[in-house]
Amino acid sequence: MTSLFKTIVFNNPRIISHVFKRSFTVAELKPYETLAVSVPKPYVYHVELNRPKKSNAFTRVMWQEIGECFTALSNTADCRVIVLSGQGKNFTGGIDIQSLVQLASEADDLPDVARKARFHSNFIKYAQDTITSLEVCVKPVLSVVHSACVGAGVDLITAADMRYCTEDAWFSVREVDVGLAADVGTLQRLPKVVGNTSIARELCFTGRKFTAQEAKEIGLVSKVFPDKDTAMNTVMDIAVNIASKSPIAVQTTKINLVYSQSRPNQDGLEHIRLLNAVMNQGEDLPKSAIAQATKGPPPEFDNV
Ligand SMILES: CC/C=C\C=C\CC(=O)SCCNC(=O)CCNC(=O)[C@H](O)C(C)(C)COP(=O)(O)OP(=O)(O)OC[C@H]1O[C@@H](n2cnc3c(N)ncnc32)[C@H](O)[C@@H]1OP(=O)(O)O
Repeated sequence: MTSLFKTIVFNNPRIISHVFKRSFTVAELKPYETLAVSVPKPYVYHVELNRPKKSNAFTRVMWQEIGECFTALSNTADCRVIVLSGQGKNFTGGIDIQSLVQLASEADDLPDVARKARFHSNFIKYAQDTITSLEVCVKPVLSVVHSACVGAGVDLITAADMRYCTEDAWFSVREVDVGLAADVGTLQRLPKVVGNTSIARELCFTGRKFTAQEAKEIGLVSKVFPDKDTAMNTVMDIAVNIASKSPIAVQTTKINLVYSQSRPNQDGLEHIRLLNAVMNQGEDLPKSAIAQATKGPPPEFDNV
């Protein structure tokens, strides 16, 4: 700690408490240009991709806003679950082609290959962090896909905790068809999500369109619904159910699932042992256990 920081903190304990307990309310979330955020049920936030006239294609602003939104919601105490969907005809058409062309031309204006490479690297990292913000967000993210889910859309949903879709949904790891190796998460997450590297590689090498039914068969989505209204209603019910549980238990579960997904079991076990050595001392465990044992009403939990 620098001496100035020490002086401020020790003389103003409220400042440190403000810094570390920082949380947002819905009113504090900034209005987004490319997202619509609402709270349809207590503790359940709904984030909608909101460029319906352009099939929710990802512009630079959208990359920025998705990252900001999920980071803010991770720290919004009354947000316990997030439902992600898209407005308009399609879930998303992937990266905005015009913005891709614009990026390429900005890189071309740079004087040499090293600077062009740094420019590309910075943007890829930025986009990767945007997608990863869903995984880093400690609140479960339930995604609902309808109609087209292309390119960056697959990156996005594979970073979500759960995936559902409508019968008319279709998917494509389209990157190869636009001359790219997918670079913001699909290659890392899709094989783990579907647990079958052969089918994951086929989808990534061919870019072929696959249906809702195939997505269900390979385990990309949990359930296929006849239409968007039915999908949204059912997924909202699942979200409300999750939101009724101890937020400490749910969020610690997500943190440990994410930590464990690419590590040996022993590391994941060690991680949850250390986490629960602390978390089990909280009030949620006795509250939940007593309610279960006495068949009492579901307990109310403090936000976190
Ligand atoms: C660092 C890099 C990070 C990430 C990289 C990700 C790579 C990718 O995402 S690769 C995938 C790129 N996307 C595509 O190739 C999809 C192109 N679009 C389509 O195939 C279709 O538009 C569709 C998404 C299947 C939707 O078809 P349809 O339902 O028939 O609607 P349209 O009339 O075609 O579209 C409506 C409207 O949206 C515009 N649009 C759709 N997708 C994009 C897009 N990706 N970029 C820009 N604009 C898009 C489309 O042009 C229409 O606009 P109009 O103004 O009405 O013409």
